[in-house]
Amino acid sequence: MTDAAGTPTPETPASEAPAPLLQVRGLRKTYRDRVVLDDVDLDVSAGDVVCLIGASGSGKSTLLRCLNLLEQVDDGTIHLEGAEITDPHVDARAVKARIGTVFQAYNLFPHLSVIDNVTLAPRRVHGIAKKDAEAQARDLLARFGLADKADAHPDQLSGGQQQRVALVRALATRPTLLLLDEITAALDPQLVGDVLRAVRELAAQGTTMVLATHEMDFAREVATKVCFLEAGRVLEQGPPSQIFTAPREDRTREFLARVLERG
Ligand SMILES: Nc1ncnc2c1ncn2[C@@H]1O[C@H](COP(=O)(O)OP(=O)(O)OP(=O)(O)O)[C@@H](O)[C@H]1O
Repeated sequence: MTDAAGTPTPETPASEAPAPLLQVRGLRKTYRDRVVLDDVDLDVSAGDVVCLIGASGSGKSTLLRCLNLLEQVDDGTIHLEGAEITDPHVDARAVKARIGTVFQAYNLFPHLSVIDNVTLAPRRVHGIAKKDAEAQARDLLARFGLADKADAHPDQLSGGQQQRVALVRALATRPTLLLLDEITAALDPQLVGDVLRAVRELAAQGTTMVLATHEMDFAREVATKVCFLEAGRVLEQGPPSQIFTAPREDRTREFLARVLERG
């Protein structure tokens, strides 16, 4: 098993069943009295790739935003590596430093070069020396086919390249968990493949990820678990073989038929 940056992590002894890396119980989130997440339970084990699927507005992004504490939950708990991160006394900054997030829009700092974008958090948040942070950043950039872009600025890159830089930036802090929110949604179709390839590589390396996606073929291919959300509830979750081939719920089947018909 490796962490998100590809560094080997100690194996759990076979006799001990590993606790889920992330455990969500009874999560509820409202916006001005409107319930957008209701009684959500989710377990994510180390090395899992959990794909959140569901119609627009079903709550996928909100769930990701609750997981990295960008949103305050109304009820329920989230545990990361056994510690409750929804505890009001938790050091939210320290928690966020262990969770890498990439959003739909690239969110790179436009005035900084690629290498400065990638090394900012390792240096500022984790106190890593500039030389070491840059060496690690260059390694990561090379892994994602961006070795020659270190000194470029975001506006000199294609959307797909920017999104791969955003992935590298999220990985540079060696997060325990990577959250990806529709990271190909804003890309031209011909650039989607490059970004999905990068995510596929991370999945193959055992990176633990929770990702919201409308790319069903991709979810079917990379997910260890698929979670179908409908109106803020997890209606069904299971391995892709269950969800895509033999869903238990009629509404999962109807959603997939609708999406796949649209192509
Ligand atoms: N900041 C906010 N204030 C009020 N309502 C919000 C806010 N953010 C999201 N919502 C509402 O919460 C619901 C869930 O939205 P969310 O963005 O989580 O859905 P989603 O499944 O990610 O949709 P999409 O696939 O379109 O990204 C929607 O009805 C949305 O309008």
